[in-house]
Amino acid sequence: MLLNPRQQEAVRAITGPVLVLAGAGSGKTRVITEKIAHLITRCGYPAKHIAAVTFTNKAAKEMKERVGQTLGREYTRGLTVSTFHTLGLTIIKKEVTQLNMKAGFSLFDDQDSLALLNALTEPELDGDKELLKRLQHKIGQWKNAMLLPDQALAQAQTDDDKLFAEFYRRYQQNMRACNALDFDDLILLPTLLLRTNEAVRQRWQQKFQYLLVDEYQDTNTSQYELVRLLVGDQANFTVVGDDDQSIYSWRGAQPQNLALLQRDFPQLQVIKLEQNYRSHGRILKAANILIENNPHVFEKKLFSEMEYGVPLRVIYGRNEEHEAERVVAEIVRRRFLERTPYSQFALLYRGNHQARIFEKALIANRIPYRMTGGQSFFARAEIKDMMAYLRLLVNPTDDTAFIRIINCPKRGIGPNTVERIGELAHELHTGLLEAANHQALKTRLGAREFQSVQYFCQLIQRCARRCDHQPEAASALFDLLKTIGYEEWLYETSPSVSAAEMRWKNINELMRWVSDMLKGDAEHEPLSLADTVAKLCLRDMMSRQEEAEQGDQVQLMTLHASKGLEFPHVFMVGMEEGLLPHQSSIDENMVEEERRLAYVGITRAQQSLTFTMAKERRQYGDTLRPEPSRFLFELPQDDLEWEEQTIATEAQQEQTRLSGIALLRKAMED
Ligand SMILES: Nc1ncnc2c1ncn2[C@@H]1O[C@H](COP(=O)(O)OP(=O)(O)OP(=O)(O)O)[C@@H](O)[C@H]1O
Ligand SMILES: [Mg+2]
Repeated sequence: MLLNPRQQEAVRAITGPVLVLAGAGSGKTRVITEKIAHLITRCGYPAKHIAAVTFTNKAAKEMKERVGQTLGREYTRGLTVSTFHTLGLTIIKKEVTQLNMKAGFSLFDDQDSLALLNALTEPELDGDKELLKRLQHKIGQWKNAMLLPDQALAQAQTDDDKLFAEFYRRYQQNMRACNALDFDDLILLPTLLLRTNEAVRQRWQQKFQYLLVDEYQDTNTSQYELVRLLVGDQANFTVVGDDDQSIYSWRGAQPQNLALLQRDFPQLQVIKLEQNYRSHGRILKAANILIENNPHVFEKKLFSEMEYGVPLRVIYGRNEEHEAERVVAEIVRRRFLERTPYSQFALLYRGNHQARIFEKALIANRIPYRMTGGQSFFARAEIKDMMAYLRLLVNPTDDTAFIRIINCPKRGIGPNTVERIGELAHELHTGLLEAANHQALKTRLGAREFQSVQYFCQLIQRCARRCDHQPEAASALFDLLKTIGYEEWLYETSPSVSAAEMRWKNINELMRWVSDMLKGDAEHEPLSLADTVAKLCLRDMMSRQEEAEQGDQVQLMTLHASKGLEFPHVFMVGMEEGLLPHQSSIDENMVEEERRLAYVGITRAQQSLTFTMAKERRQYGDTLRPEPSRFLFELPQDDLEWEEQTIATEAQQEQTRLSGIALLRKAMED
């Protein structure tokens, strides 16, 4: 595959800042991978001085593989291809002392930080979930905008804002005390450090002499700042993006960052790509016409030399179950009549909660599928338990982890005991584990409780000591698992034997990862337990989306997660007012972002695109009769085939119901 002249121009522009601004499927990501290869082979950049930043772990992995295939692995050794957050973590780990942190810090996920906020806002918020979520979101916004608690307080207008800023201050203080970081800290901390510390800044500018960023439209203020600080005055970097695909403003992404670039780097070279290599003509046309309904800062054109293709379709189900059945029936039909592999189909939806019903229909028909996102491995209770043990082992001040496992498996330590420990910790200004281990506790607890607590502390300390000695770490962990009787406990507390087996299998999978990372292999250095845990926590936060091998499986994911990917056949399901656009966006007048989301979905499709909806949908016990999404009416109607909504068609639909399809499949298989 040859690059077109514009793409070549973008690849060859290696001095100064370059922005590639272009619509979906125009080969922006392609430019990034080709450019990395070009920098290494033609321009003499050692791979270790190049960093490429992408949006998901999956994209990072694919990018590294692609470059590796083009050049051979020996050339890409040391190349940094990662997400913004992983890059942040890398910097933090190297600069722990500069940041006044202790090694072995914990990474808090959303649940951990919510639990901490809950504790810190008693009695004011009184455990109000809604308010706590709002507070958490607000703190995230402040961090993404690089505002520290004092600045947040200074800017606060209303009393509510002031109260939230005060909670933010308490939260940061406590995170510090626990030696813990949250997701947003992974960007905020390195950015602040680079900004204030010249030596550190120079070190990292020296390390990353060329920087590339994919999906640039979704960077927020602190990420942009990180880019600016890393590239320095040399400003040798390439960013690629599409303002029409900006779908993360709720996380502080600023499409204006595209315009800011021009202001901050007057010498910026802007290259536009206009040929789409992904989608059939009709799909591209539909996408272009839809997005014209949004205001535009940048003019972009896109053409395709691919065939015009089949019309886009809109199909209905009587209700949500029927919608799912129809989608599955369609997939089975095409699998067996046209021999289309399952892996060529993708089901895209607005929210993860929509997936369950499709999963059910797929399982009922024994169709293999793969879900990206959704309930992640790391969200499972047993994995959270085990991770809490690991976290406490490497970071004795991780109080959230302590609280999770002090009585798990049950060892007769109740909330009262924990409260006593908490009081002592408060008096002594220590973490909970240290307080639990303090002799002063003896007079405050009953003899039995005191003994249980002592036993727990000794268990953790003994294991932590053994883990310090690298070669012994893995077996120390296995011993710990045995001593606490976790497996037996799973069998006692799970609703069924098969559930317990499943949970125990998950624990074993986690333990296998841990011991593999501790050991290292030909490509990866052995890691310390602290580094292993940090890595796992980060993977946790980014969700374990992408680990398993790709098989012949139908792909299920949210529209957000589909960014950057492409599939021959796409179903956009739940195309209804209230779902897409989402009700909250309709209420808040944020429909433009939803339209961009629809644009992202449509432009994933290469050959066929089907929209589906339910005529009736149950929601919180009510039955709704949703309207078709407004976006369907904005598409070019000549290219859209609406299924007739007559009784006769419903009868026809019945014929293609799954029973018939199952017979058909059987006939084909025989
Ligand atoms: N010059 C080219 N010739 C042929 N195919 C190309 C060319 N450039 C890119 N492609 C192919 O077009 C498809 C889209 O490319 P790519 O994913 O890089 O687009 P993109 O602009 O990053 O899209 P998105 O905005 O959705 O992230 C890929 O299958 C890619 O291999
Ligand atoms: Mg891309």
